[in-house]
Amino acid sequence: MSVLTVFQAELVVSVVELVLSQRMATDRAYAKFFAGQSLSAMQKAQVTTSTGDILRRLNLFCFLADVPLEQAHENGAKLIAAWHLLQGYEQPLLHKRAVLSPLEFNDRLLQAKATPLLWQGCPTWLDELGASQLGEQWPKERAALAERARRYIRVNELKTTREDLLGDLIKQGINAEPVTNVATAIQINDQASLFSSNAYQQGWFEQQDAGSQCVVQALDVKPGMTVFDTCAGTGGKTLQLAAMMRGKGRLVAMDIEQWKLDKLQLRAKRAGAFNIETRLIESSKTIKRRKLSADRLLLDVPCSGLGVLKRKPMAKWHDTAERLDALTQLQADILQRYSQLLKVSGIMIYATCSILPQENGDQVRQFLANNSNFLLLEDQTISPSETGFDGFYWAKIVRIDA
Ligand SMILES: C[S@@+](CC[C@H](N)C(=O)[O-])C[C@H]1O[C@@H](n2cnc3c(N)ncnc32)[C@H](O)[C@@H]1O
Repeated sequence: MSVLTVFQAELVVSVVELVLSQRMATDRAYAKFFAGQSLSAMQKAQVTTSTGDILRRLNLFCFLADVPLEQAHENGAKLIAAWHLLQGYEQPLLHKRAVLSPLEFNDRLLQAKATPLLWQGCPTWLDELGASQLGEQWPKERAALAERARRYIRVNELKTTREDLLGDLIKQGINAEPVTNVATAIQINDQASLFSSNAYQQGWFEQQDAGSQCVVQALDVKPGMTVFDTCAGTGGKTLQLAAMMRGKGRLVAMDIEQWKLDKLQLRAKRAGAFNIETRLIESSKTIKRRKLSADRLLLDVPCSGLGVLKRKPMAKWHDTAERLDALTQLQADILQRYSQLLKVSGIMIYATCSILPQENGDQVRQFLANNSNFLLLEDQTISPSETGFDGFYWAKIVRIDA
């Protein structure tokens, strides 16, 4: 990546400080600071990439810049100076007080490289949690989660084929290639702007990690089925389900937040997915009224997000191990209550974007122990270190009796 201009460096400082001080979502912070600026897509991508680098390994950049972690929110200028030195670039001329001594930096760099938790941007609480749950596998996952996230899109098979979309992207000079073993996924190998492309405006693709695409594929939905997606959010996976159903059958997208369902509807329109109905979950009655009605059910439950830290690193710096207990209770409750939607012989996927057994296999084992009318068909953890994708877990479960 090339050196940032002073203006770009200032933008990185503004985003980092706002995200850290007000816990604003990074996407919202980018939208706020990019509004009204005449930056090219490439220049914006440079800002988001360097901001992401800093937030993913915040403890490393604080150490390199000699800033206490708890004061990072008011020291963005020193953090971006450290980022420049780490890339081998001159520091940007922001404030005199933010200039780092290259000698001290190099000394700190040597120490950081010898300290995995710094080099891989991992807070102690997370390291202890990962080690206790994943044992020998954890150091590999910890290293993988410190990498920059790769760019993946999903072809919208309601509108085009992967081959045709690839041809179109390559014709526009975008470096794109198909992902082996994930039939709908394309990897984008440069920072080209995708969202201003004709292909995006036409609804030919959605941005979606390849691992997330594998989760939905596992549900094996068919045209004509009745399918429920009860934790649909803004519809990343719902839209893929709609494409797998070829627009035929009933697809009910539910969530407890109306604004997410509103956004889902807009996305569905662009994607040409016309068999989706949205339903806000207002009380337990919303589920009870529809029991024994689903051929297929996706439970993409709220989770720690520890599988997607490359893309959403703030969980490392805002969360604690204690929050996990409340989350696992919510997951168990959703699994128990919402599974009642399934018909006999119906199949559900329980999924998380976490790689921790506590949220994954342990939950499923407990559910099956309490519900002898359900059977596990198959489960899989999608490992960031083995795939390069984000980390996910899915369990495919069939209802064998009412
Ligand atoms: C992992 S996210 C879903 C992501 C979404 N499926 C996608 O692929 O873009 C979990 C969702 O569950 C929703 N949620 C939280 N508590 C819930 C509950 N009790 N019932 C249903 N949905 C819930 C959240 O609002 C959030 O949108």
